Amino acid sequence: MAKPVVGLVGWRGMVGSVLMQRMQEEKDFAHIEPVYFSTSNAGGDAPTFGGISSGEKLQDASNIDALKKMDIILTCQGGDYTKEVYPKLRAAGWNGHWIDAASALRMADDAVIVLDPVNRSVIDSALAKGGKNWIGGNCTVSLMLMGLGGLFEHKLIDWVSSMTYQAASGAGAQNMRELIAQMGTIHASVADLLDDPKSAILEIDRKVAETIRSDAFPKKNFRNTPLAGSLIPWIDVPVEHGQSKEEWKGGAECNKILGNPAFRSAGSIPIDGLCVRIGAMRCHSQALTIKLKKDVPLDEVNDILAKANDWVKVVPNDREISERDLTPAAVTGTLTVPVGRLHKMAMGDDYLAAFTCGDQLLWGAAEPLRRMLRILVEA
Ligand SMILES: NC(=O)C1=CN([C@@H]2O[C@H](COP(=O)(O)OP(=O)(O)OC[C@H]3O[C@@H](n4cnc5c(N)ncnc54)[C@H](OP(=O)(O)O)[C@@H]3O)[C@@H](O)[C@H]2O)C=CC1
Ligand SMILES: N[C@@H](CC(=O)OP(=O)(O)O)C(=O)O
Repeated sequence: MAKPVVGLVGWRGMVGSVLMQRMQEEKDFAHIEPVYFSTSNAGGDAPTFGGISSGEKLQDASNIDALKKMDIILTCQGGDYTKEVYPKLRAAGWNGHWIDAASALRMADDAVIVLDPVNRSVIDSALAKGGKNWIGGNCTVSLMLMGLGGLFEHKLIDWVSSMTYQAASGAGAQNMRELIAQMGTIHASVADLLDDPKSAILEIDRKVAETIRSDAFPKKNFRNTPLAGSLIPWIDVPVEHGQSKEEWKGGAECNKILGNPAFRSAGSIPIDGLCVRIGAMRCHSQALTIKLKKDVPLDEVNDILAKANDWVKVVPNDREISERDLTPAAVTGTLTVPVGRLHKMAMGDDYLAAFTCGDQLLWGAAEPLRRMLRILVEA
């Protein structure tokens, strides 16, 4: 059988680069004929990933005739690209599969938000009905579902409140760079005092605060708000009900992924909380309050969580193990999604506390897309 021709758009961006890395690791290129597109360098040399050269120059990512030749298009180029190109492509009669990292099409009726370890049945049912649009979920949402998947699968959750600690990478590559620049600027402002063990800590603190608040502090990518040595209690634009859009996605996307009725309608699961940017590089963490439908014993909770997929790892509620395994520093660059701090809360035995952490460029972005491509290739 001929290999499907797969148009890759956005392959050199941050999400795209992680995707290419994972596709090489999993030998996905052996199953496809890749064609590389560019919005900025059509005619330039195409890359060689997985030892496989497309033998062609980079194609123009806005050329509908070139895109129409693809069986599958996988894009990590961003929402503006999707909004510009996708409607024209469908209007031109293209009937291929569209796999997308951007949020633009997520809530469309004919799109599935893909996270196959959690919603393979939703994907299979859409495939059987001729579905063609497969969109990666919001990173925070996908990571929460990878961690808590078992409890959702067993229909044990009444509602969830998620308080997030989101990494700089979620805001983009420039923001990661700016976070490091901020850290360096802070250090430089007190380096001489730090070198002197007798210097006064309150003097160091005063200088750090002055540096963070100064106009010269590098913060333009974070809307002029310092992140290092601080945090930002707002992610994305305001929407209704006092929520930010990132917070709204928690409820709206989770319910859609699970195949539930729409968020805030009867039969959906209320999921809400506050989304906060912190100075981690690429791991999003979440502190969760989970209202269970009944008092499920903790050992049963652990068992259900651990069995849900191959990547979740239940971390015992122990100080040393949590400090070692349940942090962005431990998880970054890996597909493991630890979930820990599990204990019943003072509010009652049907209230469960949990903390989870995951790499927002892997399960939060690239991995569900890579796996969807593989599902299509193997269908
Ligand atoms: N960042 C994140 O955490 C997540 C992002 N997403 C979605 O993925 C999409 C892409 O995000 P992201 O990967 O962060 O975007 P990037 O800005 O890293 O890359 C997007 C595109 O920018 C162009 N580009 C311009 N300059 C450069 C450069 N110096 N290095 C690399 N690429 C460059 C490339 O297009 P070209 O080669 O055509 O010039 C590239 O494909 C967005 O829709 C986002 O919503 C989804 C989940 C998480
Ligand atoms: N908004 C997320 C990153 C992201 O790209 O989300 P989405 O794929 O829903 O646009 C964050 O800031 O951490």
